[in-house]
Amino acid sequence: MTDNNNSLNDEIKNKLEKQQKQKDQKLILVIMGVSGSGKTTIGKAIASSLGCGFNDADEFHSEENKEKMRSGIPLNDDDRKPWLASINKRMIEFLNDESVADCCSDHVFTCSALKSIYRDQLSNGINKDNILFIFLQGTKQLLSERLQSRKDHFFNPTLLDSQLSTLELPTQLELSNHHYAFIDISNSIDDIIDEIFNYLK
Ligand SMILES: Nc1ncnc2c1ncn2[C@@H]1O[C@H](COP(=O)(O)OP(=O)(O)O)[C@@H](O)[C@H]1O
Ligand SMILES: O=C(O)[C@H](O)[C@@H](O)[C@H](O)[C@H](O)COP(=O)(O)O
Repeated sequence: MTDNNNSLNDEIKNKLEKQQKQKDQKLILVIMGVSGSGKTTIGKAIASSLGCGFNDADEFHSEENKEKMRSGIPLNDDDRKPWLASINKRMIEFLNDESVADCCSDHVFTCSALKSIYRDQLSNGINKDNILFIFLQGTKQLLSERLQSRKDHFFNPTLLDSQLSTLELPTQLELSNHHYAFIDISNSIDDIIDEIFNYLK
């Protein structure tokens, strides 16, 4: 093989190694939990502090899904499948985006991710170390108070019971397959942000 070919191969090899290294250093933070747990509030604050990208799962809902929830009708697995697939697509776009500067090697997503199968759908095709699920947990009473206090949102607070009954805590198998942080939402927003940053250290 000529010297030119060797140097070209080395150049390609170095570029691919750099791309993979960049990809390995990227972290997707998924702020998860039932409606009213604080995903949007905390997610925006974390993204702002990290100076990174942010996508709220609500951006990916169809109008039909939003209308169902506005009417107090719970979503089902079929309703959520295309929603979760579109979020997963955006996640993979972020991981493959070489233009993302080193300073923005993180990206925050919110998504209720209520069931184990939803978390698998979200993380489909993504390396375990490139994603951290931050699970916002609170009592039914506190969640209800938060939903009642929230204005200008399509989500009907009467759906809280269906959210809680659909919610599946991570199993031992899941805890070995994905990275999780568990956050008590009764703390202040600032304290929750500090706690999440402690996980990221
Ligand atoms: N830690 C917190 N302390 C007090 N209020 C909070 C906290 N987190 C969220 N909230 C409030 O609770 C309501 C629900 O928060 P939101 O971010 O919309 O939740 P989600 O996106 O999970 O549905 C909002 O009115 C928000 O301002
Ligand atoms: O059924 C679900 O999986 C969730 O309800 C999810 O669809 C989300 O929670 C709603 O879009 C409301 O958005 P918030 O979670 O921001 O209230």
